[in-house]
Amino acid sequence: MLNIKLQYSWDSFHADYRVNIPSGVTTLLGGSGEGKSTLLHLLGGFLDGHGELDFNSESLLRLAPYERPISTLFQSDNLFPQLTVWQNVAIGVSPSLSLSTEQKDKVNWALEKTQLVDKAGRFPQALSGGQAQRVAIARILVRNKPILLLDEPFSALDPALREEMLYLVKEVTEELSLTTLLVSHLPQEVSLIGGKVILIEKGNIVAHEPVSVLDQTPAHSLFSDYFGIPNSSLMIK
Ligand SMILES: Nc1ncnc2c1ncn2[C@@H]1O[C@H](COP(=O)(O)OP(=O)(O)OP(=O)(O)O)[C@@H](O)[C@H]1O
Repeated sequence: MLNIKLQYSWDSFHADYRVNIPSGVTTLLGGSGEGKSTLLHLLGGFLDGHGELDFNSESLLRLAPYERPISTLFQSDNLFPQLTVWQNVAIGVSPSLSLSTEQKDKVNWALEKTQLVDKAGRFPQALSGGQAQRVAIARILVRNKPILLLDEPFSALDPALREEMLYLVKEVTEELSLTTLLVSHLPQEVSLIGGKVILIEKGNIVAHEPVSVLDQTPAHSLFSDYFGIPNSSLMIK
């Protein structure tokens, strides 16, 4: 369980996030500028918040980003162009790229999981957008951290690839019992990935519900206001 009671201020933006997040996927919804990325940056330790942040009863607040049990995949994540796919994943285990046999097995396992075995020797410039994102996910898998933060990492991909990536995130979250937080804007994506959904407004968590809430009729008023689809079911069947 990830227990969050975090306050943060930035000019006129005052956030106060309070929520307990179980393992599984939780999607963060909210309009532009409402504070989704700020929450992920606070969790990752890239911004300094006040309050409490515990994961399975261990406080994370005073840990540096690299000490936290967290992997992140943000919009701007890039691969190292001078390293092969295999090396781009291996660097997640050891920055010096000197790996034990066990660590090499782990890299190979992650490449299998992300269906990149045949691309292991390629350089990033020879990959499609979807393949490059799979490399970034493989690197996250070898890091072996129990919390995964994804800030719209697939927004540049076409709908079919985005769906493929979401299935992969769902699958690895279930298999490895991760606590995954994903920022998204699309109700279809939320329903596809399942789990729970959080609505953020003005730096506050105003709703925290199972994804099925989007399918209820009449629609949940806060979510229907957010999606701009009043008095109807939010799911696109
Ligand atoms: N570098 C910055 N300096 C000052 N204020 C900032 C900065 N970055 C973000 N903010 C403010 O913090 C608030 C929350 O921003 P945040 O990026 O968390 O929103 P978001 O919900 O992720 O939005 P989006 O969906 O557009 O990415 C906004 O009011 C924004 O203007």
